[in-house]
Amino acid sequence: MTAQLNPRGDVAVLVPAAGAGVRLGPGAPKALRPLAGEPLLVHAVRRIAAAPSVHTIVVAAPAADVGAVRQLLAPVAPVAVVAGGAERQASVAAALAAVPAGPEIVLVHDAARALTPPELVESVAEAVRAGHDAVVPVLPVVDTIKEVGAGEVVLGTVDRSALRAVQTPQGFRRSVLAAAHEAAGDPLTDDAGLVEKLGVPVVCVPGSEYALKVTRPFDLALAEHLLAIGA
Ligand SMILES: Nc1ccn([C@@H]2O[C@H](COP(=O)(O)OP(=O)(O)OP(=O)(O)O)[C@@H](O)[C@H]2O)c(=O)n1
Ligand SMILES: C[C@](O)(CO)[C@H](O)COP(=O)(O)O
Repeated sequence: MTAQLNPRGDVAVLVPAAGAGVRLGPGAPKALRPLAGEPLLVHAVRRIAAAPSVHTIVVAAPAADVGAVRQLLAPVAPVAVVAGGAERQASVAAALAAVPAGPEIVLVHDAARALTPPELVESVAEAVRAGHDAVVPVLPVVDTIKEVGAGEVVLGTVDRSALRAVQTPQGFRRSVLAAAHEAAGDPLTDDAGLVEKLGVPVVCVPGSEYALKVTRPFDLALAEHLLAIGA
């Protein structure tokens, strides 16, 4: 049985946390690496659990660490922990299969976005509640974007006015996310991409700078600094 946070909540949050963290460099699986003395996953789950609409959290952990992650998170929040897969998409599918009856809104949120404010969880959930089947938080692209070819030679400058950098949590009507995963083929990098393939509109809402994804060592240093100044 999956433990509940707020039995009146209507949101389940899936937390893919089974990635290796190759771009961060050698070490433990990324979600278990420390940020100011606590694993990234602990920071992420604590913030999700602080969002009042959240009924259930399901974490997809590295298969070898499922027991350890259960122990790690027990004092943080009531969560279910399942074994993740070789690709993010498989980890999300495993977590989705463990969501109990009840929540009709499902958010998918990277453990690696450890400092995401609970307010962003709520605003994505609210947009789904308002009638959108699929919602992604986004930031504008702030750099000039070049398309390059062989030898890293610039082919041209891309019009960035219609480009957005997409974050998580991504929010879905539960039936839509389930249908997208059932229809899924080759792995994509996010869940909204699967929903796009169904032809279902995906709507953007404002993201947050604090929802940065810890991907490379610089991101970890930046997250440490943000925590030190009160994030
Ligand atoms: N097989 C996988 C791969 C990724 N993830 C999770 O998906 C989120 C976003 O993935 P990313 O930041 O790309 O993490 P990694 O795959 O660990 O990073 P890398 O590509 O550098 O190894 C992370 O919370 C990660 O743990 C997962 O649950 N299962
Ligand atoms: C889901 C995601 O975080 C949205 O930006 C991103 O697509 C994960 O992709 P990555 O290539 O595994 O970092």
